[in-house]
Amino acid sequence: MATIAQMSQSTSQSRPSLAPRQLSTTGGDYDSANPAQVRKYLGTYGLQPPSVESFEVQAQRCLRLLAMKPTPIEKFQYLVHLRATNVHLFYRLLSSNIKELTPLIYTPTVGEACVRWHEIFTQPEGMYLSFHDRGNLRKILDNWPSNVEITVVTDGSRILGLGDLGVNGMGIPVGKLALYTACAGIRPDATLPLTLDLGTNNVALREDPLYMGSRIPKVSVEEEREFLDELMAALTDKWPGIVIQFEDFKNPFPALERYQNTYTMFNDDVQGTGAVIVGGFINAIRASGVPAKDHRAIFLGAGSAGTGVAQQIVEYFIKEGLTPEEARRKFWFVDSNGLVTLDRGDKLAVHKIEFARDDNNGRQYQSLSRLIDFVRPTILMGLSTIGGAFNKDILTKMATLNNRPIIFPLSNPSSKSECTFEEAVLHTEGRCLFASGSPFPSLEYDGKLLTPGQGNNMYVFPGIGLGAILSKTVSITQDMIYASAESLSTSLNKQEVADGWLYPDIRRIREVSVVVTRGVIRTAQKNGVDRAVELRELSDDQLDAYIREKMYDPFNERENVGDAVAQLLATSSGQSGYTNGHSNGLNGITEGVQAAHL
Ligand SMILES: NC(=O)c1ccc[n+]([C@@H]2O[C@H](COP(=O)([O-])OP(=O)(O)OC[C@H]3O[C@@H](n4cnc5c(N)ncnc54)[C@H](O)[C@@H]3O)[C@@H](O)[C@H]2O)c1
Ligand SMILES: O=C(O)C[C@H](O)C(=O)O
Ligand SMILES: [Mg+2]
Repeated sequence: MATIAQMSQSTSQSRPSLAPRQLSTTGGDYDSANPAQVRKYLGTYGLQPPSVESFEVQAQRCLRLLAMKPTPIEKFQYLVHLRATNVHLFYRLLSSNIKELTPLIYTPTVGEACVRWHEIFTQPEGMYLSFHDRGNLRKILDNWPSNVEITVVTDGSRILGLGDLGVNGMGIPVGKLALYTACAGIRPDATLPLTLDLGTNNVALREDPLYMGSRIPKVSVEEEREFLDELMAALTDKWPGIVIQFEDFKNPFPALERYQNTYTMFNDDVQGTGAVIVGGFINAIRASGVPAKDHRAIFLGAGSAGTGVAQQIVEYFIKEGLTPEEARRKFWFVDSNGLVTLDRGDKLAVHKIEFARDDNNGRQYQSLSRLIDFVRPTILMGLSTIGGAFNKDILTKMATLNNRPIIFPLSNPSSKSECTFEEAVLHTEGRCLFASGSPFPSLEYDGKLLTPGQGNNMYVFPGIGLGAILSKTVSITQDMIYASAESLSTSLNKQEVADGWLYPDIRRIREVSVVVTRGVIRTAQKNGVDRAVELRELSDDQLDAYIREKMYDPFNERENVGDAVAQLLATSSGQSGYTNGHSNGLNGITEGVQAAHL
């Protein structure tokens, strides 16, 4: 181990293996919490104000700066800057203020950020692979400066409910991976935000001089498939065992079918959405007082999210004793052409056929209101991208038909939500069981504080990803996805259950992610797809402890100062890290030690 004296003479040439280029997943040398020894070791001594700050002080400054930014997008930009300049402080701040900051780094603000990405861009935060790069993808991956365990990849063709945004879609992989880190403790430098530049059919963007992607129409389905084949092979060759999450593809089904048994991959819009909605749905069914077999669901929107959700609710209904046929017949899907029926006269996409109705007596329902009269649903799900589609008339009908109507307006961002929480509460006299995709504030109704559920994938994908990484799973099975839903439904504490919540408090997300991760690992073991077979021997408590130990903790960050300094600091401070009530444990090092080696 190096001596203190040796370390104090360190120059930037002797720094540990830092990334060759600073990216928002790796930067953090100028953390004002770094004590003098660390600054000397990093070669940053004298290059920043001398004060060694506690997290409380750092957070105070950050939150003040944030408050000074008048609009969500400016707050978003400030947080981008913070992540790029001090990644660990960014995650300390995010994990301590998860409820308040998530809407700024993720939905809804990330939606606006993607729409305006080409205008607000200041620095790259991930990797871009273009159609003209095909044949060279593997080589280009070598440019990425760190070792990757998980990537989120999009082609930007369906960003939230905002349509085709081409490479502007990069905000989504960046935002989702920030949540992987904040919610499940996947190390920031082990994440790769990846955007495929395969052209865009968004003509306005293509013609905008500031647009930063290729100015070509979206490549054909066959061309994209070939590109993805090369990409999947390249990613797994470069980083064996990498977990690949597909996100916001306009038509995700072919890739999911093609790769799910060969690679460690999943599609969050189909599978993560299905899981998170089932997780809250199980609790909503219980709270509704109506047995599973008596429910009927209308889904507005029959795309990847809608059918993904229905497929997993089918699994739940089957577990509740229904036959597969009975379970499928609980759903009435509406898309842009009206009720999805077998006799509608158009060619139905494969994913819609299993839910297409044949009991519509030749009637083609175009209006949601009329369909509600016909079906008398207990459940209304919105995955249509049509903001405001659940209007007063619709919500009132649901309240007339049901004591506890289940209303899930899930389209993102908030502007696309089929209704707001306030509308749902007002028009159902406060009786609805509610969850939305984007967050809405709590409100008081009839003297009671009502809190909306947020049925957002962020409750499950971090645990699915961490479970896949830790179990070193060969593939991500449907059982593992379903396990994430079941685990989520059991993760509410007594108070949350007593308050009638459908989802746990987002502020407990790291603990929830431990439960989800355990469920995913155990199911990988049952399915025999795990390669970390030693984890099979652990009891549940031991496994939880193992998961927690593996989670990156931004309050206890050591890696970027090198093992030698970390050990030295641990022994001289007598403390294990930045924890200790979130104050900077490194402050305990004596001034004498610092002074002696200036
Ligand atoms: N948990 C979540 O928060 C979550 C997860 C995934 C997706 N989503 C949201 O769900 C929405 C849909 O995502 P997707 O992947 O299914 O998109 P998609 O493009 O695959 O599907 C959209 C569906 O809406 C239908 N639709 C469009 N206009 C309609 C209209 N006027 N009336 C009825 N139906 C109409 C389309 O026909 C299509 O079936 C997006 O807004 C997305 O942000 C939310
Ligand atoms: O990104 C989200 O907030 C959820 C989901 O993946 C979506 O596409 O809307
Ligand atoms: Mg998505």
